[in-house]
Amino acid sequence: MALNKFMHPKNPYRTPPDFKQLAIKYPEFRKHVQQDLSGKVHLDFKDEGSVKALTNALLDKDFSLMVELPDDRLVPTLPLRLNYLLWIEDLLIFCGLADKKVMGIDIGTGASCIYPLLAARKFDWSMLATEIDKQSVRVAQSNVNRNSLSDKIKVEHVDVGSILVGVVDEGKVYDFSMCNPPFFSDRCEVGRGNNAPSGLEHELVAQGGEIAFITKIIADSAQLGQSVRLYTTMIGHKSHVSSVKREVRAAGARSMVSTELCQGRTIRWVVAWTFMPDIDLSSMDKTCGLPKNQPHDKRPPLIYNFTLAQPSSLDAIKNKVQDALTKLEVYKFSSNTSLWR
Ligand SMILES: C[S@@+](CC[C@H](N)C(=O)[O-])C[C@H]1O[C@@H](n2cnc3c(N)ncnc32)[C@H](O)[C@@H]1O
Repeated sequence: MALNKFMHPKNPYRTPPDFKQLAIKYPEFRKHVQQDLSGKVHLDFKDEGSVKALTNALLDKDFSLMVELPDDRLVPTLPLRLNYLLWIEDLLIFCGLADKKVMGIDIGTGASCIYPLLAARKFDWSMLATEIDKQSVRVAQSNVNRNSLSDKIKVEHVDVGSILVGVVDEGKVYDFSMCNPPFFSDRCEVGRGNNAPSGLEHELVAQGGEIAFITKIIADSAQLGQSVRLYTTMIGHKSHVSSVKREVRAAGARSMVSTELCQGRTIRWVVAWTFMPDIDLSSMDKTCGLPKNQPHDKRPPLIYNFTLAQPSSLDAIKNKVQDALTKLEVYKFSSNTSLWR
């Protein structure tokens, strides 16, 4: 029985966008799609211009956001960005922090300022957005202004050596911090994958790679303690997850939780930790923002599917599954692959 991995239950892109409708509505997106003989519309995801046109079209259609994405900067993909933000929303719900004014920090916001823009528009959170690259800061600020979100988002230029200490206002308490860190330790590593990612070298490369960058976030968090209620970071390499957790533990965090963010073939990892004595992140369910013992019917819907070699075991499985879930669909496949229900 194989469990399929899915995006966050609330991610709107669990249902793939209708490219045909998007192509009708957005002429710029239309330039990047191809239609096959059956009328199906295709997009080349390896082409940066196509991904950019898709992101721009979806930002406008689904979030009423007009965002400048410069050619020489990272093009953000929305399913991943939303998965991370929705997980942060889960954390805030779990910690009882979601029903008040939420204030977050995005470390390394990039030219797009994508996390703060989505956070402000979709969740009504206020955000401090930091960035070392002056040109990216300029574009990020104009993206904030263009969308009339300057009352919600403050963009700040920071020095290369600073991450949180000396950046955040130490008189304030922030609800969370987040970061999509530069993943690579050198330029050669960037080009090693099949699809070389977009973005300038400094956006993707940090001395010592993401581990050194995250180590600095953890060290700053130990110094700032409860000034930020929940510290979080994304991790690009699975092999780094355990060492990040080890460092969080060594820094004296009271509790932590981690999970996988799945979006198609791309998987990322996220870790959250806290120095708040009254928050126990380790009792949070990894798949959604509810305590582990919450009954299934109180959880957001998750879809599981599995295949059975023996139809005789179907009834027993159906009974068990129906005890736990509100809806069950059974499909049977014959050997010539025609579908029957
Ligand atoms: C992988 S990019 C992420 C951009 C954007 N958040 C996104 O998800 O599309 C990392 C960003 O961190 C910025 N950066 C690097 N060091 C930084 C630091 N010490 N403080 C703030 N930003 C930094 C880089 O310039 C780059 O824009």
